[in-house]
Amino acid sequence: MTVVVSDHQNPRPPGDDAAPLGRTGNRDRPPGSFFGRRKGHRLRPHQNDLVAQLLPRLGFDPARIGPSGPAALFDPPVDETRIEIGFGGGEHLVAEALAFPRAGFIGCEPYVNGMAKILVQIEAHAIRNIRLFAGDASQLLACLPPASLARIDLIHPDPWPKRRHWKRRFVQDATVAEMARVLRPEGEFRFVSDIDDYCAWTLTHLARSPDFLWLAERSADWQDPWSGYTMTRYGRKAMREGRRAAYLRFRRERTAV
Ligand SMILES: C[S@@+](CC[C@H](N)C(=O)[O-])C[C@H]1O[C@@H](n2cnc3c(N)ncnc32)[C@H](O)[C@@H]1O
Repeated sequence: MTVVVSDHQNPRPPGDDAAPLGRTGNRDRPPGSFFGRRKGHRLRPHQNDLVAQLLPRLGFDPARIGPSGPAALFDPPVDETRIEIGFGGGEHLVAEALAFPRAGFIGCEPYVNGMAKILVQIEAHAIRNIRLFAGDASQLLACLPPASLARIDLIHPDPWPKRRHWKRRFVQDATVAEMARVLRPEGEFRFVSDIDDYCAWTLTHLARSPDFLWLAERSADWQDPWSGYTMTRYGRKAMREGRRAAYLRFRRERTAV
């Protein structure tokens, strides 16, 4: 793995129709951890239809999640709820939802074109166990009751390699504490990145949290994807460009919530 500074200037893979990031943050921005673009190229007519008709059925207002927790969003009922933060094209989220029909999945992605892509897949596979939030994951986490999630996946997050942008990274002490609050004991936070510096950053932040334990016992535990892992668009881009990703799993310890 190597740190590729150009990923910040052009954080989407070549061939992706999205424009590069342009926003640098300003005082009008609501507090949160999303600093990317919300829109890219124009949607195709069918994607527009799905955004207009299917997204309202699968979307929800996090502020209205009650004490019974996010599992109540799903019908048929689910045994546990997981979240994927920044699912991009949705490859991993769709594969997980199909592989684990008894689990409920919340996909969180503010980028409209990503939403449009996953809606096409949800319709094609008649998937019933995905709900979607088209906003900032930190806002979603803030609305969840304690110990209400079994797993949180953060796969190839925006790397923000420049020092002055590190505060934009999703992994911060505050978000680690928030993830600890909403994960049930023995729940997992899973992180994948091909950016060495972000992996080291994440290990440092999780190591100083009393709530998480890094599950690696040997190098294969972080150098290889876990069983059943579905490679994403950004993962494939990293492989093409010769960068090896790290696959980090952290268990929520049984400390006080
Ligand atoms: C580098 S892309 C990776 C996409 C996908 N996970 C993959 O591996 O192909 C990062 C994604 O995270 C999303 N993102 C960034 N900040 C976010 C936040 N605070 N909450 C939810 N999604 C976020 C971006 O919109 C973008 O689609």
